[in-house]
Amino acid sequence: MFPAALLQRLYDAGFVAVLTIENLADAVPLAEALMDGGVHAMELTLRTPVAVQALEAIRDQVPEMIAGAGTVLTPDQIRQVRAAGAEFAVAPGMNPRVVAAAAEASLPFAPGICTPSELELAYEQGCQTLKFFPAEPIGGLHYLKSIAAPLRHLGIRFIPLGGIDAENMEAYLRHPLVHAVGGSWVTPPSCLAEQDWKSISRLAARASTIVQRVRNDLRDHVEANR
Ligand SMILES: O=C[C@H](O)COP(=O)(O)O
Ligand SMILES: CC(=O)C(=O)O
Repeated sequence: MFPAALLQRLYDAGFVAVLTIENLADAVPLAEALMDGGVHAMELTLRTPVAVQALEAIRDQVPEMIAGAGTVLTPDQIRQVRAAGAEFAVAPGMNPRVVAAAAEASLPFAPGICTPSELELAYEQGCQTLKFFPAEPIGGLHYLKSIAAPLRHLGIRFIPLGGIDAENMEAYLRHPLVHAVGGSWVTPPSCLAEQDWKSISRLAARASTIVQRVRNDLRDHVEANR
């Protein structure tokens, strides 16, 4: 379960940067570069040997970052990222054993879903915040609206990832099913290889400008209809 305060912080953040860190020394400057650009939520994927240490370093030295773990595939990894200070975790797929381990560890967990059966299974397991992955290849917002329609009355919220970029994120963010979006386009491997933190800050600023525009429009719309 995601606590209301964390959900609000993720909604305000609007964009979750996906980080895959090969070199531990990159963790803190990368998180700082994202923060400088206005991106203050991340999913650090467990796809490299230094991932858990990188998560710990960011929690320790960039505490304003909302630090989640991604690619969490096993109950053991749930316990590891919990111990490293993750505030939430996500996975590409829906594994009931991982969901149970997250509940046991009191770690907010959003499994990945991309079919109606996975959606039902996640709902049955008590998950209300779901990663929609891989969003674009499977059919995008149009497809999400279709599979979510029968469960719309249940208040499930989605965080789409997979093929989301500066061109298409705005349409997702404007849809009421979508709580936030995420993507790796703000952390290109070429920039990490060159430790080009300025370019990463520029990409992050692009993402955060889009989020601010959408959130401001939605706020104006609510106020105009009061
Ligand atoms: O969860 C992370 C995904 O790999 C993000 O997908 P992306 O690389 O298409 O943004
Ligand atoms: C792809 C994805 O959803 C993850 O690595 O968590």
